[in-house]
Amino acid sequence: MPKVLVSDPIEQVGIDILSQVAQVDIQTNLSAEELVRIIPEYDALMIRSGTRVTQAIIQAATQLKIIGRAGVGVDNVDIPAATRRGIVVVNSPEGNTIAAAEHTLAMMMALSRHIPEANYSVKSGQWDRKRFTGVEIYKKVLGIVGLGKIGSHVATVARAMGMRLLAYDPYLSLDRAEQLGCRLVELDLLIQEADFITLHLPKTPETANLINAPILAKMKPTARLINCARGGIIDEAALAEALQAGQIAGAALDVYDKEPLAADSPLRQLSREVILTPHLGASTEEAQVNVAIDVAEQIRDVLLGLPARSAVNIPGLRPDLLEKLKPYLQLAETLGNLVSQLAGGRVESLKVSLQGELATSESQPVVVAALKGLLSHALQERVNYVNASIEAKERGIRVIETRDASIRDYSGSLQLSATGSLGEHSVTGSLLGDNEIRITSVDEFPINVPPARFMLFTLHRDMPGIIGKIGSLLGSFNVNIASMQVGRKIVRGDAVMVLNIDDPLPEGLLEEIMKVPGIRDAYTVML
Ligand SMILES: NC(=O)C1=CN([C@@H]2O[C@H](COP(=O)(O)OP(=O)(O)OC[C@H]3O[C@@H](n4cnc5c(N)ncnc54)[C@H](O)[C@@H]3O)[C@@H](O)[C@H]2O)C=CC1
Ligand SMILES: O=C(O)CCC(=O)C(=O)O
Repeated sequence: MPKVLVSDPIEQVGIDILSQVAQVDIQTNLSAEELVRIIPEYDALMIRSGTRVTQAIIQAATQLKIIGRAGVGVDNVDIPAATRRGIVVVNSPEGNTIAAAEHTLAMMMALSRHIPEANYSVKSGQWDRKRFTGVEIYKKVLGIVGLGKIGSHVATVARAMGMRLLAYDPYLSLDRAEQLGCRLVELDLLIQEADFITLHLPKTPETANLINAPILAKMKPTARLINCARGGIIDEAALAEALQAGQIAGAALDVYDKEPLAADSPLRQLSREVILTPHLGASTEEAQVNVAIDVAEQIRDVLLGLPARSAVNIPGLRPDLLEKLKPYLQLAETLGNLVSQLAGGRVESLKVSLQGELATSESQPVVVAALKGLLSHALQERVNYVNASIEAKERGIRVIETRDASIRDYSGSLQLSATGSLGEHSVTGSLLGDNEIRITSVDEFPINVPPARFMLFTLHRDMPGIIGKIGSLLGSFNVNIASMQVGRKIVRGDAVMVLNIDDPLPEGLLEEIMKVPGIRDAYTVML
């Protein structure tokens, strides 16, 4: 019988499902060393946010087939390490949506009517009605940053309560925002106009410290800020200062940069209106039952040799088909991620063109992998092989698929063209030798480069000196170039330059590159 380790508190209903097919051991509060020691015995691991599944644990997990996260965020699992070992990672993308949205609404109401402080005052023997005069939320402006699943539910309820809605989400279509009664605006406008601001976006390099001192300074002095998404999206020190200085009226936080929140965090010392909860967004009986069932069923299915319905890293395909298509799925995901960044946010359409040998294979998993890559910058771990098509449809992305078996430049190649806020861009890629990915064209300019974590693309006039100027400019910003290639169609026409660089582009450098004579456009990409 297979063995499952449950290393965080999980609802009994989940344990019952696992027990149908496996021996279940519940051992919570294990240290990292203890986990490394015992993990080799187990076929599956079920966790919440308390267990960090590091590379060391994955390396020791010689039998492990699946890691199940009873919740959404899989930021506590080393996904690349799991993928390399062929371990499926599953989550429950929707099981706690309502719980997190309702916690947000509760925070907003509690802030507007001073409920925690008033409660504390009555319990300590006082009867002070004047001090706790609140504000109504009716007709107030709610600014929603991140209009995905949780943000949408908050919008629906807040609208029913008579609030006016603004939203900032660079990856969402205007149509979807309109359906939810939200006016889609830029972040600056939302920050300046909203009476309540609520965050519902993932934490990514792009969103870390998104709400910082300059942004806080633009908020109304009567504004209140709520974060039930992820710690680190708000600069906590800047928030504490803004609250202390009376720059904004209040804040309610469920999540923190480091959890548990440090005992001496300045946030704990504030006397102004601050509500702090210990990451309770998903903590309802219903959500915990939902996520336990959702994830336990997937673990059971994988242990029975069936596909998982919400795999974050590996699609639920028949093993023989998966083996054959796996390198192409990786290619499609990489190209999808790349083309979405070149096309900018708010992609309206994606053209997937399967060429050569690839044109004769089953296309649907390749299209899904391309969509997963396309949405991965916006949705992070929320997008998987199961929901990528639905997410794309909900975002109003049109998918057009074409095949051409006659193109034989490489044994099989894939071209993705996306139209987004930065116009239409296309990338083509192929597999070389040992299934190594090569990007073989950008906007129809021929190149041959491997993808890298940090890349810089320019469109420029093909003329002497321009490559040297870009190289020197990068050098003056201390950016190390790992490789560089130029592709052109005609001599002294337009050309593209692709640079793989060792670090992210420093702030201000892209603007400097754009000023170089002959440069028409420049893009930086993180894969
Ligand atoms: N406090 C808690 O216990 C819980 C917290 N969460 C967190 O809530 C957050 C939202 O979850 P869902 O709504 O389910 O996710 P989702 O994936 O459905 O929606 C996220 C939205 O953020 C948008 N987005 C991405 N980058 C953005 C940017 N730079 N600026 C503005 N918008 C951006 C995306 O386009 C997407 O529409 C996640 O961080 C999740 O981890 C989720 C469940 C419970
Ligand atoms: O397991 C939990 O309670 C955390 C929930 C959460 O933050 C998530 O699902 O992303």
